[in-house]
Amino acid sequence: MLQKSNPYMRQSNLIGGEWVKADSGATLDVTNPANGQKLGTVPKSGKAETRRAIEAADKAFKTFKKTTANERSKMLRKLHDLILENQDALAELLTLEQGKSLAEAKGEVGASAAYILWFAEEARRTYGDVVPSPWADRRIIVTREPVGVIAAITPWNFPSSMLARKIGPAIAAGCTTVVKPASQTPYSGLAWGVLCEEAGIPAGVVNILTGSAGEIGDEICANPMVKKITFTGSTEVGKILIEKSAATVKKVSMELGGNAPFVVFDDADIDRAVEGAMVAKYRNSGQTCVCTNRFFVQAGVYDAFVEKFAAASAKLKVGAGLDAGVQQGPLIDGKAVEKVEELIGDATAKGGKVVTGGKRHELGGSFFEPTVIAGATPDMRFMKEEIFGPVAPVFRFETEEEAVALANDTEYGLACYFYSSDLGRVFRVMENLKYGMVGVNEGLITTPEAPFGGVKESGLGREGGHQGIEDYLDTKYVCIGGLGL
Ligand SMILES: NC(=O)C1=CN([C@@H]2O[C@H](COP(=O)(O)OP(=O)(O)OC[C@H]3O[C@@H](n4cnc5c(N)ncnc54)[C@H](OP(=O)(O)O)[C@@H]3O)[C@@H](O)[C@H]2O)C=CC1
Ligand SMILES: O=C(O)[C@H](O)CS(=O)(=O)O
Repeated sequence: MLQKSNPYMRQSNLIGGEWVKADSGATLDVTNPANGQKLGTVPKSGKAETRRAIEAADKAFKTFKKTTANERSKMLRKLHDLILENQDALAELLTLEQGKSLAEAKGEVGASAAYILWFAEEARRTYGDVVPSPWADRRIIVTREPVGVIAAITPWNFPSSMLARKIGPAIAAGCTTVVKPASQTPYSGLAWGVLCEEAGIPAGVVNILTGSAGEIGDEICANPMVKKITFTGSTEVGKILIEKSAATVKKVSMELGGNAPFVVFDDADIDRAVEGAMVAKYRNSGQTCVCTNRFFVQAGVYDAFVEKFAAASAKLKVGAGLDAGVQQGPLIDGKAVEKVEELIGDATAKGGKVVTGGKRHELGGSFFEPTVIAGATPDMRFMKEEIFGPVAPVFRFETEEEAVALANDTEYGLACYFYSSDLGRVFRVMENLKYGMVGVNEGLITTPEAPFGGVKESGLGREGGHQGIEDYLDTKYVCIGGLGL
């Protein structure tokens, strides 16, 4: 069991400022993916608890919407400071339930703090407009108002920072929230409840509950008090939420699946490209929506890139996230390992060659060897399917046009990366790639200052940047007459 000494571990829901169990007393077990040991439990909640959480958020909204932007900004700055002051405890919780290395967990907690600070600043800049009136006796003003109760549903791969990108703009805008963290990594989500209490954020502004995704989701989608759903997770679930929330015409923000291409041209700096490939592929053991899914390397540098990339991949230290120097933790569960094995089997059956890795790690459990596959071809499953694991297929191409066509051949459009030193090519390729985010000679581009999100079936809306607060605000046009002007 997790050290109960961790001050941020909670095994209850937070509803209306009270830490409570599920009505039935039922619980879900939470296990450590590094060793399968039980860390603790969380409530297995359903519709009734969800309804109460929504009602608590709706009640709190009536007063919270009247706070000033400056007051909310100060709450968020306090929240930011608390996250950083407790970074180690929060990172331990994250590594134990999700598996990533402690270094990556600290990085994720740091990213959470950075997003909160960004929205502490954005809170004071939700400007409206005074528009020159077409009428001599009327005046036009446009104001921005918080939409109301927000429901946030987050995935297991970044259980802390995905919440920061939702709770941050919600509070900044004056909204209140109902949060459902992923069942495999609930503790990092529930920890936000403790942090918000310590930051002086009023009871009912942030409500967090765990349990049956379907039941909680259905109540969130059907309840008219919920004005917006913000979701990060698979495209499959995103489509369910969009469909079910249509009945009450909710705003939706969707950060969904990806199938990132990583293109290396003949004129690229190969060592820089390999460095970028390592972070773009193996962050969180390949379990991020912006991880490279397909490497496309031009014929002239293909062999050199594969050799250097495979050598660097083979050096990665695999192990339990809390162990010193570990760079690759376990995959989230056995199902994830089986998916990765299936994709490798499909590739080798179609002529792909495993250059390094290719099988379960000797540590057993859900540890997997960082894997590079050469001779990848478009008929292989990972051309279209998200790998979500430490497997790097490397495709060969001849021309720029061929590379762009291959990169765009997917229903996803989240992140993409390419390496070139030719300025004309950089602009041609940047403009022809159909993705929400483009890394040019860089393999890691996520930052609070920039709008994170995708096009096509990778989602709707943006998180971070000045765009990130827009979806939490309604626009109101006011026409004022009778002024005797
Ligand atoms: N675009 C982005 O920024 C990101 C996208 N993703 C994508 O998410 C996937 C992996 O994450 P994963 O957590 O497995 O994704 P899932 O979509 O399976 O789950 C995400 C969240 O949705 C919940 N959920 C599942 N079904 C429903 C439902 N019917 N109604 C309401 N909520 C539901 C889950 O709850 P429970 O845990 O209880 O099942 C979890 O909290 C990958 O496809 C990845 O690409 C992941 C991270 C970021
Ligand atoms: O959940 C994810 O995959 C994250 O969005 C990746 S990032 O924001 O840390 O780049």
